Amino acid sequence: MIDPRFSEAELDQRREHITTFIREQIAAANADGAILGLSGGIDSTLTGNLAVDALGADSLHALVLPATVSGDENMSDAERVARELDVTYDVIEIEPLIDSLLTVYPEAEGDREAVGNARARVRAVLNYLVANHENRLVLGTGNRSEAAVGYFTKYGDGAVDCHPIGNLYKAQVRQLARHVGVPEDLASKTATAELWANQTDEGEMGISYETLDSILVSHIDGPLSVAATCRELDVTPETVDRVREMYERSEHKRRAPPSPDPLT
Ligand SMILES: Nc1ncnc2c1ncn2[C@@H]1O[C@H](COP(=O)(O)OP(=O)(O)OC[C@H]2O[C@@H]([n+]3cccc(C(=O)O)c3)[C@H](O)[C@@H]2O)[C@@H](O)[C@H]1O
Ligand SMILES: Nc1ncnc2c1ncn2[C@@H]1O[C@H](COP(=O)(O)OP(=O)(O)OP(=O)(O)O)[C@@H](O)[C@H]1O
Ligand SMILES: [Mg+2]
Repeated sequence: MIDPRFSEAELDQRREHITTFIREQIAAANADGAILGLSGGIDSTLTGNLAVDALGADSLHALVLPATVSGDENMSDAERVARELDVTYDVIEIEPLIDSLLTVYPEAEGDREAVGNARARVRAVLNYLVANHENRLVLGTGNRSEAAVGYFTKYGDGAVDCHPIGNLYKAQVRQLARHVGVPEDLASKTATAELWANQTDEGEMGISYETLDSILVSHIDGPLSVAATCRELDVTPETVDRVREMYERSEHKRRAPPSPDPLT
């Protein structure tokens, strides 16, 4: 089985590499620190830990942004993370902003995906409101597994200034989180976008992160053919093809919006 997990030596190297990256991004922008949305999930918890490592607690301002569909446990975990990191944080309810959107555009009422993505975009608006006001950069929390299949909202949680953990597969996120001392209940928590009630990443994508990571490592980002991937991982060609299709169809989310070629 192809395993994306880091060796013990690689964990320290990665931690150092990412904290240096965060410091360099903030310095290059002449920013006075960073903004981070905390959801109680492992991606933002790890990013918060690495940012405090890199910049110090005084340089991180966290936002906890509950919606009506947010689980109480996740929101209290988000606050717990902020308190344990000893960073300044605000809790701002976003549902009144969603209600305002639906007041001016009631046609979208009940459209679970459109309203769910609007929740991610409203959070981005708030992140940048604070980032502009305090001269900070917005830290992204996207990882390689989500990015590769487009499992994020374009200009929502994808609207950020840099992606510190953007090259880590989900299994590596959990591993590095444990390595930097994140409590096990957070490190092993089920991943959820919480854009609507009872949503889970694996349920919506229809594939486990374990299988997704393995196919990404071996086939999408690695050298193995479909046939070799199926042999190595004991998965069907249909599963590999589905991941490739998600990868190709989400290409537009990973690049800058195109313009027509210049006329010569
Ligand atoms: N080929 C193409 N070229 C250029 N643009 C293209 C395009 N196809 C669609 N588009 C544009 O992209 C839009 C669709 O993309 P988008 O708005 O992102 O929407 P979409 O990809 O449909 O939905 C976002 C997905 O990410 C998941 N998500 C979101 C946020 C957080 C997390 C999490 O894990 O926490 C997960 C969410 O549950 C959902 O499955 C279209 O409405 C269109 O405007
Ligand atoms: N309620 C929230 N308050 C503040 N930020 C949020 C909230 N929900 C989502 N976000 C932001 O959107 C990001 C994307 O969510 P995503 O679910 O992919 O990551 P996560 O919750 O940190 O980890 P996991 O994927 O394991 O649930 C979060 O990391 C966080 O920065
Ligand atoms: Mg989450």
